[in-house]
Order: sequence, then C-alpha cells, then structure tokens
Amino acid sequence: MVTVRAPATSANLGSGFDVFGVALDRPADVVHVERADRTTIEVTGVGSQYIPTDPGRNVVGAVAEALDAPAHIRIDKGVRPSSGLGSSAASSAGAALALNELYDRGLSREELVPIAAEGEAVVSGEAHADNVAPALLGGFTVATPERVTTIDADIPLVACLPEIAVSTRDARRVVPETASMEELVHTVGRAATLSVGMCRRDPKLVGAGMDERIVTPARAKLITGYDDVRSAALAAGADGVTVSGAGPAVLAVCGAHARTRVAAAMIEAFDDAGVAARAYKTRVGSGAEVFDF
Ligand SMILES: Nc1ncnc2c1ncn2[C@@H]1O[C@H](COP(=O)(O)OP(=O)(O)O)[C@@H](O)[C@H]1O
Ligand SMILES: N[C@@H](CCOP(=O)(O)O)C(=O)O
Repeated sequence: MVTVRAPATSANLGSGFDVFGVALDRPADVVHVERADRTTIEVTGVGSQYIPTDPGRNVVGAVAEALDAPAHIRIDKGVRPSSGLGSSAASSAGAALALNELYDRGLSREELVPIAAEGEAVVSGEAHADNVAPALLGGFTVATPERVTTIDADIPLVACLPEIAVSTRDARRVVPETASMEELVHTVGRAATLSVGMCRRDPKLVGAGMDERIVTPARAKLITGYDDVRSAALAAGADGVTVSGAGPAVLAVCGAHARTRVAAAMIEAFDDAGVAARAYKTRVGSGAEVFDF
C-alpha cells in the first residue's frame, strides 16, 4: 500500500488565470492505494457524500486509467469539494503520485502534472494544470502548456471558505470570452508584479499583483458577500484579496502577524451577509508527500 498527503491549492491568484497556483500548507487530502485487478474507489471525510465513487466520475479514476495502474483507492477528504481550494486536484495529484510509486512507473513530479490534469478534465471539462502543478510540486507554480516552473515562496495567506458551493464547471461558464487591450496590459503588469513578489517573498507585491479586472469581477458575483469580505480583509491589514480558484473561497495575502485579524474580519463579513464561513490561516507550502509504503 502507498499513502500520500496531497495539499489544497489556490489557483489563478487573480492575475494568473489558468496559469498561477500555490500549494497551501493546510488543509489536505490523504490518498491510499493498493494494487487490484480493476479500479474501485472509497471516499470518506469532508463532503464525501457529494463525491462519486464510480471511477468514470471520480477524478482518481481518470488518473488510474492514464497511468494504466488499476487499484483500490481510498480517499480521506480534508479539502471540501466545490471549494475553490483545489479539492479535485488534491485527489488527482495524490493518486498520481501514489500510483506512480505503487507501480514503480518512475515518472518525475513534472511528468505527473499532465496525468493528474486528466482528472481535472473529468470535473471541469478542461485539463487545466494550475491546481495539480502546485499540489505535486509545491510552492508558487506557473503552469503553461509547454512547462511548469516553480519557486519556493514563503508567503502567509488566509483562505476563507463560505458554506456555499460553486462548481468549477459553472464558474468557467461566466468567464468573458473577450478582453480589451487596456485590460490585457493591466493583467500583464499585475501578473509580473505578483511573480516578482513571490521571488522576493514580499506579501505587499504579491497582494498588489492579485488585482485583476476580467475574470474576477464575473466570478465574484457568484459569491454572496464577496465585495464586503474583500473590503473587510483589506481594512484588517490584508495586502491583497481575490477569488481562490473558481470560488467560493476567498484568498487574502498578508503579513504573518495580521492573519488572525484578517481571518476574523472575513468570517464576520460573510456572517453579516448571512453566510457561515471558516478560515484557514495558512501559507504557501510543499507539494504532495509519500509518507508510508
Ligand atoms: N476525488 C474527488 N475529490 C473532490 N471532488 C471530486 C472528486 N472526484 C470527483 N469530484 C467532483 O468534482 C467536483 C468538485 O470539483 P471542483 O468543482 O473543481 O471543485 P474544487 O474547486 O473544490 O476542486 C464535485 O462535483 C465533485 O463531486
Ligand atoms: N483555473 C481554474 C482553477 C479552478 O480551481 P478550483 O480550486 O476552483 O478547482 C479556474 O479558475 O477555472
């Protein structure tokens, strides 16, 4: 048997739609795999009642097929599904790493990224790699069709998860199909600022680089209370706030000392909007870990 802990991730970071991602040091899924003649799946943990066990509909089924590695796969969910915190990606990345080990396939983590992305295609319709890349490699990742690059950025974060569900598939439907040259120039500037901020481990630059005006405003409408939560986090000392992945989680970057204040302000603002929420005080963390085989 092989067991892997695979972390939650936050994709896009505002200006890096479908490209940027970070691994979060918590929460995480735990994936156990055992050799079998055909793939079977068992799911326990947070939101497991909403996750199919049919290998044709669970992301890990697609990963097992892509690796030609049938197994009994047991997933203990720590990352709630439809959260914007890479729940499906945590399972996909965890299964890819565990099955690679179980069947001695010898693939590198970089080579596992497109395989784990096959799982994402099952649920969102597209094999976007911006969650599975940080879930496998850790740190801040830039995932393009040609390559994935990663840097080990140490940045404090707050991820605030309201008790509403937004499916990635639905949130992809509201993304505008066109953008003006002015909006593109704005996005490139912010994305570059964010990347420099990650390299310098500077939360202020990262926060400034999160500002984005094409995708985020369209998605924010799917999150009850988003504008007030964002304002409350900024007033409490956050350096930048954006939608985490496709939402509904909201991601704030701030200095380590400000995390408790920012988390409380975000929870309170969701509460004022009539939505219960919880907050993870977290930071950019490591990729999936094999911890028992
Ligand atoms: N192993 C899995 N873990 C989480 N969600 C899964 C898994 N397999 C299939 N799903 C389905 O994927 C959807 C959640 O994925 P997604 O909408 O991308 O949310 P998230 O942003 O949390 O990854 C749900 O419909 C869920 O039932
Ligand atoms: N780039 C994707 C990321 C989806 O992330 P998730 O955590 O919501 O699955 C998108 O924005 O659609």
